[in-house]
Amino acid sequence: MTPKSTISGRHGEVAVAAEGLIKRFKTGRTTIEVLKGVDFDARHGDLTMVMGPSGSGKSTLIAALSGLLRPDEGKVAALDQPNLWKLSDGKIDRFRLEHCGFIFQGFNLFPALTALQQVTTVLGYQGAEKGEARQRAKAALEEVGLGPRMNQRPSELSGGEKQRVAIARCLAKNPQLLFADEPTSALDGENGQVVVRLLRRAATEHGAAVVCVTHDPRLEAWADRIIRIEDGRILEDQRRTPDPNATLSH
Ligand SMILES: Nc1ncnc2c1ncn2[C@@H]1O[C@H](COP(=O)(O)OP(=O)(O)OP(=O)(O)O)[C@@H](O)[C@H]1O
Repeated sequence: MTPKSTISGRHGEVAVAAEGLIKRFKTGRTTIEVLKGVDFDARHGDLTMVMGPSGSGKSTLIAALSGLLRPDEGKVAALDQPNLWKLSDGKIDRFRLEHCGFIFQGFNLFPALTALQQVTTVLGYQGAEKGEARQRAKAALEEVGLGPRMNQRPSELSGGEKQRVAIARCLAKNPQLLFADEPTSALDGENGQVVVRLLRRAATEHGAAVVCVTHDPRLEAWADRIIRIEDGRILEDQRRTPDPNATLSH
């Protein structure tokens, strides 16, 4: 893995904070308000779970927090940016590339690239020199237990292995903000457990602020904080002590 960098020193500090987020979608003649004035923050070193029923606005919230989807109202302060959505589109893209990692249910891997190439390509976009990218990519793949599989393409990997490649790609960047949207929902219990443990480690060992959207109540055991959202509003914000020995049974 890359050196732990200064971010691990920031455990407990707020990494991203939103105020008064409102997001509406127009479909035909109707407008639905999906986020209804959401205040939210997530801290370095925390695994923050965002839970709530389908359609409650979870994915919309992380898209607005991470610079993927512009809210209609409200602001997002992220790392040293007091208002992310005041930046130009190019600067928001740059911010995401430099500081954010994403893990989605569908893995989002390039079909033609090996596991190693998936990771080096992203580091290359970030400006890493070839040899360094390779070395960081190998270390990240070893960290997720894929050292022996790094020359396989996605079609030759299981679902759990593909999600681990996606996590290695994300960890190699050493992102300060890590957003995961239903990262375990396509996986069986055993692979889901590997993935949630890696998210836990990204928070504890790398000091990332990990924000994980999930339906799955079994993941709560690993969380430092659970935020429940329903119908575009935060209903509950609970701090807890994670259980490092938790298991995901079927
Ligand atoms: N681009 C869009 N255009 C119109 N409506 C949208 C759009 N994106 C999301 N929605 C609607 O906004 C609501 C919230 O969607 P969102 O994906 O944030 O919910 P969620 O809590 O993540 O749901 P799930 O758990 O099912 O993924 C849903 O009713 C959805 O249909």
